[in-house]
Amino acid sequence: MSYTKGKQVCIVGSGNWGSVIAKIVGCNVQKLDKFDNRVTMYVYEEMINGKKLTEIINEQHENVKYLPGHKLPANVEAIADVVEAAKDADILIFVLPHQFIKGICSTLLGKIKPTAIALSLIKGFDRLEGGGIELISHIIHRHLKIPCHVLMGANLANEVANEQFCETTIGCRDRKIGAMLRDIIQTEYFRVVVVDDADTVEICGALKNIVACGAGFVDGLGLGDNTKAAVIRLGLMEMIKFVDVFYPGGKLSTFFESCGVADLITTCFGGRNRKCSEAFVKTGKSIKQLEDELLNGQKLQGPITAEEVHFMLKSKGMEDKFPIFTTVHKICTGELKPQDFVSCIREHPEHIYIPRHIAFT
Ligand SMILES: NC(=O)C1=CN([C@@H]2O[C@H](COP(=O)(O)OP(=O)(O)OC[C@H]3O[C@@H](n4cnc5c(N)ncnc54)[C@H](O)[C@@H]3O)[C@@H](O)[C@H]2O)C=CC1
Ligand SMILES: O=C(CO)COP(=O)(O)O
Repeated sequence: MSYTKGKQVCIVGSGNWGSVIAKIVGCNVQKLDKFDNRVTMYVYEEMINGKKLTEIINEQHENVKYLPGHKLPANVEAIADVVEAAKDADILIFVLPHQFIKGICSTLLGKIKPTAIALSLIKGFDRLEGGGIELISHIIHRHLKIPCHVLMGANLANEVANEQFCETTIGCRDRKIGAMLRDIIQTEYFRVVVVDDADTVEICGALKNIVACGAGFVDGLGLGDNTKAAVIRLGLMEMIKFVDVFYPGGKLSTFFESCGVADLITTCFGGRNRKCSEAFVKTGKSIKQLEDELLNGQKLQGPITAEEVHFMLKSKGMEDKFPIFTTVHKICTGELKPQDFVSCIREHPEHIYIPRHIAFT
């Protein structure tokens, strides 16, 4: 294999989506002179039938646990030490379940190139002391002191792995960097739109996972597509309101990109959060138990995101302004019953008040 001296890319994460992105980036860098052919991929090490997952990936070029049946390009190198994987990278693509990001950032602090840039594909938030939440891209920026852009979209990993057409959204305020990131990511079947409203892009990606839990609850209750459409619409209204209230300056048009309404729809029909939430209603098992039983090591982001959002809404006395977000959290924790979700959408403030004019453009 020939190695050039272009920019080096490291994928920080190797789950279901991380492995698909490694496949895409590994193929793209081989076609573009400005990138180094070698792509490193940080793999949280585990044993599969007595063999290290990193060894399996490097020998068979397949992540047999998180993306079975799909070959990764041979220039993607699995590395169990995140510092070793990231130390020479110019572009760090973060794609881990969001609960692990802080630990990874503290391990990487001071160990990466100061000139590196980051792209976060992570959907979720983190709690801030004092009752707020923080965006994952802001955590990466604050901890590692490098700029962090985002990519979110209607991108169920297995469909992208099968090369079924879809779109995605990159949120990046720097035009040149946005174009470079698009070059690394875009393929014939995976089309990228770059927008500058990065925070809204990221917030859409995080919040739609909460709504998808609601969609799963109504599926579990045996309600139909009309009910699910109501959950999607009311969930979208809460997402828009959330940005308007807590991140003013966001653009309404961003909700019409792939990261907004499109991701909301696909996740409410085909995602893991929907699937486990349906099973939660039908089996009465806990969310944690269902995650372990149904996802083979993959992680749910919706219930923890609901908890993070609830933590903030409660501290601000605003739980009743976002009833879907609040009720999903209370159902996941057993405080309310799944049947209560129907009252939540029936009594939703969108039905009671004339919707106010949305002030952002
Ligand atoms: N899977 C999908 O269809 C999509 C996922 N995303 C987002 O991408 C992010 C990553 O998702 P996936 O790649 O699907 O991950 P996943 O859900 O497959 O999670 C499993 C990954 O977490 C790793 N892991 C487990 N314990 C860990 C620890 N203590 N420290 C570090 N890593 C650990 C596992 O080794 C594995 O790589 C999430 O925020 C998700 O919402 C975004 C778009 C699509
Ligand atoms: O984010 C996703 C699709 O864009 C995946 O959603 P789930 O985590 O619910 O599978």
